[in-house]
Amino acid sequence: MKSAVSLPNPAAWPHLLAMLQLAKPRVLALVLFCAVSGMLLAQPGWPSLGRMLLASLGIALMAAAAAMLNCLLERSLDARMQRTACRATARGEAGRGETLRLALLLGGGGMLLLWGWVNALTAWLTLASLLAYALVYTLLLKPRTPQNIVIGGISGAMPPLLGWTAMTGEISPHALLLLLIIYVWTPPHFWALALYRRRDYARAGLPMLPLTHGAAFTTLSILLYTVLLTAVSLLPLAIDAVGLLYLLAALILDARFLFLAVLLHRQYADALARRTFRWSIWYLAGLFGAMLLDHYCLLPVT
Ligand code: HEM
Ligand SMILES: CC(C)=CCC/C(C)=C/CC/C(C)=C/COP(=O)(O)OP(=O)(O)O
Repeated sequence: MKSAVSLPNPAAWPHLLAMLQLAKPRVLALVLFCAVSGMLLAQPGWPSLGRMLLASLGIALMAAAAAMLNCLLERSLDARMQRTACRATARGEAGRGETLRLALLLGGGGMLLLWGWVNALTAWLTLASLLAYALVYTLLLKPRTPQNIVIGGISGAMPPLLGWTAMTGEISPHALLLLLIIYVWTPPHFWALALYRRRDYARAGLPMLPLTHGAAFTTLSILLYTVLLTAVSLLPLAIDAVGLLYLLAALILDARFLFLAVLLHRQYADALARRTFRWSIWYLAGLFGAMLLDHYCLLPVT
């Protein structure tokens, strides 16, 4: 007897997996963690679990759609870069129509979820982030200016604000501070990678800072943004939003980031740039993790 529920043909699984990779799942995981942090920090105590799940799913679907559109629009550039040449869009395994349909399905589903079950403000802000990343950054900024990520970074910095508005329906200064932290974090995060991947970017003809202004200027820019990030990461203390636990974590995380940025500027090496990039990811996860711990067991700084 034939089963009522048929599983997808196992032969199609590798293709399905390749399509899911276009959503950049590891970036998505951190984006989602920052969005959920925004949800948890938005009020004292625990928010409604159902609302959190719906909001997380909506934001994740739209962020996945944005990443797929980015892969679709950049397929020929991706094909020229070692790091991205294996993407299904770059290899020609994922057709244009198929990728576009999947992105529209995920993005549309996410928008519907946020609009119908969360709130209109979050739906519009998430749509704005999607368009800012998939169209403004990818098509206009990335191929034109080495400041592409400084301007385009605003879309990547949105997740905690989206989480916050999903729970409260309004934009607060505290949520904007979370956005500011990610915004200032983005240049050292990306330029560290752009340094050790500069040959890739040269092959693709993209005007990334290490190519247009050289390694010394880029490492100096990383250092200056890391100093700024240190100051911005301590601002939540100034508004009494966090306590001792966060202060300790931020000091340790900032100290290592600064240490790596100084080393990188003094004596450039690809391996060190890679370590700085890796640390940027631990840094952001650690900072938001500490904010959460602090939120649920606040130790005041006296
Ligand atoms: C405009 C802003 C951003 C740019 C240009 C950027 C660029 C990149 C690039 C090119 C990579 C690929 C590294 C690789 O393939 O090894 C990467 C990795 C990563 N990014 Fe970003 N990023 C941005 C914002 C963000 C944001 C906002 C988050 C999270 C909140 C994030 C989290 C990550 C993570 C977790 C990885 C590691 C992925 C892996 O291990 O495969 N990035 N980023
Ligand atoms: C809807 C919503 C919340 C959107 C979030 C947008 C977001 C997380 C943007 C981050 C930007 C990002 C991962 C850029 C990767 O750079 P790239 O695209 O230049 O990297 P690549 O060379 O690997 O394609």
